[in-house]
Amino acid sequence: MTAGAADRTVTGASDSHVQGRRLIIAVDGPSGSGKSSVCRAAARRLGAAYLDTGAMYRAATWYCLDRGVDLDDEAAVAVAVEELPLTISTDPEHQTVTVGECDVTESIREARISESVSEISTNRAARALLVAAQRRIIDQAGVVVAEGRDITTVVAPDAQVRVLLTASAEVRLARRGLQMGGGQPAEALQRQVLARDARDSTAVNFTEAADGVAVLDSSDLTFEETVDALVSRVESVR
Ligand SMILES: Nc1ncnc2c1ncn2[C@@H]1O[C@H](COP(=O)(O)OP(=O)(O)OP(=O)(O)O)[C@@H](O)[C@H]1O
Ligand SMILES: Nc1ccn([C@H]2C[C@H](O)[C@@H](COP(=O)(O)O)O2)c(=O)n1
Repeated sequence: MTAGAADRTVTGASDSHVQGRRLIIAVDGPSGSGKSSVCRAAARRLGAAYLDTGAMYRAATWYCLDRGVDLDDEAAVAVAVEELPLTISTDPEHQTVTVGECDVTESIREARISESVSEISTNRAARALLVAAQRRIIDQAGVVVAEGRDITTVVAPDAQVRVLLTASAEVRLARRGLQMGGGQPAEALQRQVLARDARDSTAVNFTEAADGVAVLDSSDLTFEETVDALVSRVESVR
């Protein structure tokens, strides 16, 4: 992503920046642990911006596939990510992701993207570009909840709140199944959740908490209890 592209990377940041406050809430965790849904809800409650960094990896994947880039060609992928014309909103009420003129908010969630995204996330040059873009967005945002796999460790290791959100594999598979409407073959769910985690883990560690990162295990918590636990951590440092 070029410097020019960085300027159009973000839209719809919350009013937190206007208030002149800076607070970064960094959340990592495996697939299906609840990062997106819990962080979006927490951002709403806190009046904060919300950054879904996984959506950026997904948009990069969509762009490479759209342009017919061979995902095994590391250099070609890096070139494509460098020129990626990405715009992502940080408004927790309205998540939109566009690539050029194309609204990809829905299409980046398709199974074909989930099954290819690790090819981008394990490409070092692509990661470096996306991490730099994420830092720029976080810098502009004021109060922001940013979630992904390496926010607590690489993107914003100096965040005031750093949380590893986890849940057992069994619970994560069940949640993802429910989220997708139920009835999916167990093998398809495992491919989307556990196999993807295994591939992504070769690039970054999101299964163990780094020093100073608090573990929030949501296996036995309801959704609201999990949001409450995250918001309480934020309130304790505000
Ligand atoms: N504590 C919880 N109790 C019950 N359901 C939950 C809880 N936390 C999240 N969920 C539900 O689990 C599903 C998966 O959550 P979500 O999509 O936020 O996970 P994720 O970690 O962002 O996954 P991925 O990294 O694959 O995008 C959603 O339907 C969400 O509402
Ligand atoms: N900080 C991040 C965020 C995401 N990824 C990768 C890993 C996932 O397979 C993919 C999509 O993320 P999701 O939408 O499932 O949260 O992006 C990463 O490597 N680092």
